[in-house]
Amino acid sequence: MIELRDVSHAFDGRMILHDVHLRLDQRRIGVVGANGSGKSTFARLLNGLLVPTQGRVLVDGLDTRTDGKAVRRAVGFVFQNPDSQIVFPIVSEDLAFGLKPLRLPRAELDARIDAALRRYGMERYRDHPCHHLSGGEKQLLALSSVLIMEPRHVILDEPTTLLDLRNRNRVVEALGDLPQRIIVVSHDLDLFRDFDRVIVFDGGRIVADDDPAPALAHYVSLMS
Ligand SMILES: Nc1ncnc2c1ncn2[C@@H]1O[C@H](COP(=O)(O)OP(=O)(O)OP(=O)(O)O)[C@@H](O)[C@H]1O
Repeated sequence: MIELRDVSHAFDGRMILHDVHLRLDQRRIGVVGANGSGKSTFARLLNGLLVPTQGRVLVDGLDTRTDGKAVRRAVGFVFQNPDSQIVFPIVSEDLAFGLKPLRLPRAELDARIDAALRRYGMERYRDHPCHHLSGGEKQLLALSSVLIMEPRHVILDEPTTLLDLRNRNRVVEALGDLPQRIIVVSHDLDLFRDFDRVIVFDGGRIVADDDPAPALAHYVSLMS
């Protein structure tokens, strides 16, 4: 479970998030809100990429301020642009990167890479240059590179924004199959239809936190 206790966050003295107090214990949680309403800041607080100016963020009891390393192992983060996440030139090398600290025997490393590639039908790309992949395949590779580390929670910040409809649907399908807790920030409201909970931000505050239908209706009324 991820818990935020009286969390506020400021950049350069400007308050961006105000008094967020939440327990995130559903499996699929969506986050929506206007541009600049604080969604990415909220997402980055959840895995310790940012530490709150005030309050505490706890991941399975670990404080992001004091247990950053363990928190980042527990919470994977998939960025909007896979190019900013893919760090190695070859697909298999990129998948292996996050596993390095585990010092796995070669056979187990290969087995994990193979399983990660099989998950999204990308076996044939094992030795391909990452930059030959399509946008959707890159997003699936970025997701796979996070999942291969077996995090308990996965945060995705606008995972479908850069994708065409076919690739968007592949990523949405992939998300539907994940056993982990996923927290997804998106402007793609359709993505949240079957989610367990949707949180709506406005001006750095939570203004709705409900089942998808009422929460999204609230968001739509805010925007009209
Ligand atoms: N590192 C930073 N330094 C200073 N200000 C920042 C920083 N990151 C975000 N901000 C500011 O915080 C506010 C909220 O940004 P954030 O990225 O969290 O919004 P968002 O809801 O994710 O927006 P979008 O939908 O446009 O991605 C914005 O005004 C932004 O300019």
